[in-house]
Amino acid sequence: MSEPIIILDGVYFRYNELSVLEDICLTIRDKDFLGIVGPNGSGKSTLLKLILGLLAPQKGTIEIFGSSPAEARLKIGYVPQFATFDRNFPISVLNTVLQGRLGKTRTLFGYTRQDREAARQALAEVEILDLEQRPLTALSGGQLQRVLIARALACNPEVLILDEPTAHIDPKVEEGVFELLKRLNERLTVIVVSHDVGFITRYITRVACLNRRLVCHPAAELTGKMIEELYGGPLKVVQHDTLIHGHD
Ligand SMILES: Nc1ncnc2c1ncn2[C@@H]1O[C@H](COP(=O)(O)OP(=O)(O)OP(=O)(O)O)[C@@H](O)[C@H]1O
Repeated sequence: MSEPIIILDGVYFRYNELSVLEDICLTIRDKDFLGIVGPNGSGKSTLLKLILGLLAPQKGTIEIFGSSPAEARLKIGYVPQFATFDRNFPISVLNTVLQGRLGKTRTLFGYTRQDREAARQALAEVEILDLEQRPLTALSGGQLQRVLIARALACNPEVLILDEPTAHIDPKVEEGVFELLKRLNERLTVIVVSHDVGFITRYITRVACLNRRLVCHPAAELTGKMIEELYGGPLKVVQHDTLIHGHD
């Protein structure tokens, strides 16, 4: 079994009176491909913010590569929710990806040649180097998603975290993004957050089901009944090419 790199132990988080996460224990190992699923408002984004060091738990500990989340920040590449990204901003693909170098470089003096090389390498890895001079406004949804992944890769992270990576793209393009993530998973740990359990079980190895508390399952063992319990009602899920109606 590979080495644990992210360890959450007894983590509790509340926004004022609202308890969002309770007693979260989660160990993520090197080269895991983990899905975090749960209904709207179940605390998925909050859990990500804790791992990224943007929020601190009221109780419990979070250790990333043996350090605090803030200290380990540059080892994590983060791809935000598509909807929160302003795609009308007049900027080229390459300059967007260069933003991923911000923590690494002295931007006061501009980007270095090394920054540009890292950005172009990231674009090549997501197979859109030919689009480097395009304005963001002239991209399809799938291409924009690849730009955001390249921006996260530009700081040479060891972990890639994606928040709802396929929420606003069509199923065919979605499949391409997951094939890309599967390839990246050969060298990186990948964590994907989604409220859509259906498609990700074909790619991920382990699923963390979140609904204030968290329960982990190997992806292959996730059943319709478990999902129904998680979501509090019957739900259609496509799992390993099978349509399951509530119970399996
Ligand atoms: N800054 C905040 N202040 C107060 N409450 C918040 C704040 N951010 C989130 N919440 C609440 O915390 C709960 C969990 O929110 P969170 O965004 O973590 O859920 P989620 O699982 O990511 O949801 P979604 O699938 O809709 O993105 C929700 O009830 C939400 O309204």
